[in-house]
Amino acid sequence: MTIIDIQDVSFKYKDEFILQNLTFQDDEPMIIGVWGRNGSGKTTLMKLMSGQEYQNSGRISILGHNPYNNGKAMKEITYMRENHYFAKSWNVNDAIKFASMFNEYWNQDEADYLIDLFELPRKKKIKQFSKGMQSMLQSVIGLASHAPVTMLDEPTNGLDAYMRKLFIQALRKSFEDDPRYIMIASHHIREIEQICEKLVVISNKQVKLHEPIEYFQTRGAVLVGKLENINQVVTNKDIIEETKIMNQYKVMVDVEYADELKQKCQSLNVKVDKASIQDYLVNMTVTKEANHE
Ligand SMILES: Nc1ncnc2c1ncn2[C@@H]1O[C@H](COP(=O)(O)OP(=O)(O)OP(=O)(O)O)[C@@H](O)[C@H]1O
Repeated sequence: MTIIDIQDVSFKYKDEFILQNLTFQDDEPMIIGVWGRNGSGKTTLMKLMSGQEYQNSGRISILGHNPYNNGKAMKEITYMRENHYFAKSWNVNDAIKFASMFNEYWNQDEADYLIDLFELPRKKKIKQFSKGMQSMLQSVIGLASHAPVTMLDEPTNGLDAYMRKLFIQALRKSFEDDPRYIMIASHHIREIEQICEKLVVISNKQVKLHEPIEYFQTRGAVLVGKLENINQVVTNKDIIEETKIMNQYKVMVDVEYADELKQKCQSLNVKVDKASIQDYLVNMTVTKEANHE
């Protein structure tokens, strides 16, 4: 069954399009990352998918439901936004009790396990929590909800390296125990790479890439050498960034980092390395659009 089916969705605030003709579909439970630059529309996409906003045009179907204003769909969807609102007087126990009442698939054992794992004080007021502690509590609720479609917006915001590691372990375990569709918006591509099966890249108001993580692990190369030699390996349209260092050229190209490329480069005395996923995505969503249009 199709879990996520988003067809030609456009959304604008006032007169400005934030998303325009955005389309993607997923049919399997998975942990999926959403990556995009600041303001690219990740949060907006999640709000649309969780029925908190309504698109100007196009169609959104989540497990067969149109999510907007749809109580039936809300039972299947959890969206934990950044800086989730908690009542001023609440402590962890209050927030968990409230969440347990409104989530159809709530798993109290998992909530208790995660609160202990993340060492969250149960009786301290949430408004006195640090940013990282509040993020952790949001993740506890998001994961313990066990909603068939769970969306976490920047769940590692404010977490230190150790807490990020704990969160990733907890997310993996939760998914293994109960495979479902878990979408994570994050700027931290290293985290996404460790845990996500697929990645949606939003750029220019659309889904630019929607590929398994392996695609990004083998895509993008950095070539250094004489320009005339580089030009024999790649074409101009492959180049997503170029710099000149002394009399050498350094280019990043949107091609597969494969044996054929490596052999060609070697025969022409061009040095070749895999581009980091971070640099590749930044160039795919910044330089190419800004400089090559
Ligand atoms: N309530 C609003 N009214 C008007 N414009 C808005 C509103 N909320 C968001 N926007 C605009 O929509 C665009 C997309 O914002 P969104 O929060 O979806 O991006 P994002 O990818 O989640 O960003 P970030 O990575 O910085 O969190 C931005 O240009 C933002 O200014």
